[in-house]
Amino acid sequence: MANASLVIGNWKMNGNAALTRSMTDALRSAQQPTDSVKVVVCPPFTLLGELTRHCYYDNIAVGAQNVNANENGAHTGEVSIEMLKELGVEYVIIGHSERRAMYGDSNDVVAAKTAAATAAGLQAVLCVGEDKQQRDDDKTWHVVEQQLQAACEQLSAEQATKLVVAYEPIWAIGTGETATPAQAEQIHAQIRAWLTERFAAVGEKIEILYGGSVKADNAAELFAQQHIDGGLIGGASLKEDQFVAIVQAARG
Ligand SMILES: O=C[C@H](O)COP(=O)(O)O
Repeated sequence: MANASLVIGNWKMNGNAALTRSMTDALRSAQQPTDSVKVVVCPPFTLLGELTRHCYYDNIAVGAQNVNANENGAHTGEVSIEMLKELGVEYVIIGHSERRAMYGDSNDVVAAKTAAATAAGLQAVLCVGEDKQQRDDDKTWHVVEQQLQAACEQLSAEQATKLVVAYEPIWAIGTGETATPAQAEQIHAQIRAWLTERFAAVGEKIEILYGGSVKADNAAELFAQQHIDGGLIGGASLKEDQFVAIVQAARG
């Protein structure tokens, strides 16, 4: 039985205005009156305004895929927290492995973004996870713990109430190779213990999502794990039927 409470779609650099409409229509028609699952859609920056207009009256939240930690100023090409909030954005993905690998989001940068976003009241979806070599070398927990440590070092317990953690093994992202439910659950349990140790009662309640080739046909098994509170979905969040089916799997 699934106990998932949060499903986030990360469109990455995909999608268009038509998809904001068809996706919100599909999610709306599948919504239930007392829904226990929160759904968040994270399109590219250019579609945030369009998407918030479509889901204004729904229980669908809008998230961004990145943010700059600075308030304003000479940061060509960047977007600030207040700019996102003005659009009605509630969530922001921080430290996705693609940004860590390709756009200089080091542990320090991720820490600054996480601190600024949570202080400003945005829900920060902090991504952590190991690559294939690190897993083969048995360094998975070492890598994840270092990422958690760096990102959470400056956070107060109050800021931690705005934190979501997404465990995304890099070798499972976009590859079709999902971590087995047991592999994912093992790391999620370790993350839960770490968060509880760091933030006590607040840490216990932080939602921990799994990401990496989650599809309609494997979501239920993953979401049934005790410490998997939902998913961060890439490719399957671009297809209305797949994404709706994943949300339904989260409901159990
Ligand atoms: O943010 C989402 C993750 O990178 C997972 O992507 P994926 O579902 O296409 O493997």
